[in-house]
Amino acid sequence: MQILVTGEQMKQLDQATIQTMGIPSLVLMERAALAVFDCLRQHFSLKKTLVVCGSGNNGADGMAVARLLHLAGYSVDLYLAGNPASFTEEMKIQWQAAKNYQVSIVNNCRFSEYTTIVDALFGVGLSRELSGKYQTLVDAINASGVPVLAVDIPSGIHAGTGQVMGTAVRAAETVTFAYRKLGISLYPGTVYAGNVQVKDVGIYGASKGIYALDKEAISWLPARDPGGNKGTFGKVLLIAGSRNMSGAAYFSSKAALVSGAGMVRILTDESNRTILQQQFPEAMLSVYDSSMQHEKLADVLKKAMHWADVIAIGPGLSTSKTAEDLLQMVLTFRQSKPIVMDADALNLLAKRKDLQSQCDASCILTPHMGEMSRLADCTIGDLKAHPQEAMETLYRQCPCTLIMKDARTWIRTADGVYYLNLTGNHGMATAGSGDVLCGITAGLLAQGMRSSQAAPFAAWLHGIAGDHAAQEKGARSMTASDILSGLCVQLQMLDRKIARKEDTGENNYEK
Ligand SMILES: NC(=O)C1=CN([C@@H]2O[C@H](COP(=O)(O)OP(=O)(O)OC[C@H]3O[C@@H](n4cnc5c(N)ncnc54)[C@H](OP(=O)(O)O)[C@@H]3O)[C@@H](O)[C@H]2O)[C@@H](O)CC1
Ligand SMILES: Nc1ncnc2c1ncn2[C@@H]1O[C@H](COP(=O)(O)OP(=O)(O)O)[C@@H](O)[C@H]1O
Ligand SMILES: [K+]
Repeated sequence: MQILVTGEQMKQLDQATIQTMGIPSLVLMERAALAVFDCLRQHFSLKKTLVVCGSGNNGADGMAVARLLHLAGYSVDLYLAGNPASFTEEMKIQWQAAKNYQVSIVNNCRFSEYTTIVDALFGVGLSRELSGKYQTLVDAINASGVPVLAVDIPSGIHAGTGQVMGTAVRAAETVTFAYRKLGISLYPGTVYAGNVQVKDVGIYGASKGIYALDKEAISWLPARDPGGNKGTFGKVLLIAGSRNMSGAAYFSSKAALVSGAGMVRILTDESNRTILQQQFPEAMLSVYDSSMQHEKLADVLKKAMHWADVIAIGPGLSTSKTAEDLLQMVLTFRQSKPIVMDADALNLLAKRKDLQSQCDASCILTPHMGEMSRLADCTIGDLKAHPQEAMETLYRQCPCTLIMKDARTWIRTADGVYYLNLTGNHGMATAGSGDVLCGITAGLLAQGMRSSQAAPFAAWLHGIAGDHAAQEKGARSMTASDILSGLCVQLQMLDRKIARKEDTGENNYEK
């Protein structure tokens, strides 16, 4: 699985390779330039290329690219935007080499005259907002409409947070070195980066970081026992829905079954009985009404919990007194059964901090940013700026596995491993989408996955189901029902790929 690194981590890795391993900086740089050169030849029109360079090592990469293009016979101009007084040692060498080989250097240029622009202004060394001449330059590059290849990271994007530092280059393609930078995996940086290629330049050693959930997650899909029965594939209890809120119970429970759980029981308000029985006859039903005595409610809940292997609580549940009682009792009666807590269960958990310490590693919390801000007592702005700090804070209060949902969903396992999900699309910002994720997570747990794997895998699977829905219906119009249909198709495809791999012994899932 790919590791995502911040700018600081990347600089440490660069230095370790140069100083500890003894690989000269210029060797790494030449490999970086060759990777960019290859990408330019494959994907861009090289009739007339402009390479825009800053004075740090990102600019030095750019100079090397300009030299390689020139020596290969392409028409290339080099535009030095950085100040020579701030040249790095590598930059001084690259600048001299470019001059020795008589690469064309321009001081003034009309960007729209070029067929391709290479952005080598700033890389992971960007340390502050762009202003003045750099801001004007970046805005002019963007306004030119010329396709841009960004070297390592689009200039102006913060390598750790993905934020736009004043302004930033909008690239068609980004060739990034050694490891994918976190900033081009998060929004809005990911949009500015365009298509990202990660190229090996000889820098290794990232052992700690954030794992990007990508197609390698396929191998986590729980195997099916061909001789299995309903019991083998697990029983999920969904405590969901309230008066006038049957949809959340439907989406979450259906997603659990579609994900492969053997049986689903919904515990819900009496008023949802008829609609759920008609809409989703595959689910079993237990009901309560709000006037029920506490002992009777406890009795109904205990029976349902005894039956289940996994409990999910929260979608459409409301934050009524009955809902609060249910959550408290679930945490008391659970023994060691895994629990997924979503939506209103999270709102109740934010209010009842005393319940948080009853959670453990087998509990999975699935807050969206609003719910997370209530749980971790911070603003959504703080969450976006410092997501990992907020997740650490919450973990100290509530030692669970966490799925923090957003356009890029974060997962923190109880043993402190971080994942960032790269699947999904804006069409998933639609009512009921989170309920589907809750059901998928419970369905995977029911099939025997551990929380530390079920949480990242569920987020990834939910994203590919959403991507399928967007392909079928368009991101604008897709609904949670389309995500459920996408889930079905994607699981079928994953099972086929795995079966084919087992048949042929191949391990290339691309085929
Ligand atoms: N051997 C290696 O190490 C390898 C490194 N590689 C490459 O090096 C890149 C990192 O290089 P880097 O560390 O030199 O930083 P870089 O991104 O060029 O920027 C620093 C310069 O920008 C300036 N500056 C910053 N912000 C600014 C602002 N807002 N407005 C104006 N100026 C600003 C800053 O100025 P200062 O802050 O000092 O005033 C300094 O001059 C990396 O992304 C990859 O491409 C690869 O070749 C692989 C091998
Ligand atoms: N722009 C986006 N790109 C990718 N995924 C998204 C985007 N917006 C929302 N999502 C996903 O959609 C789901 C929405 O969940 P949630 O807000 O709980 O919805 P609901 O409460 O309506 O069910 C989350 O899994 C989230 O990660
Ligand atoms: K750049």
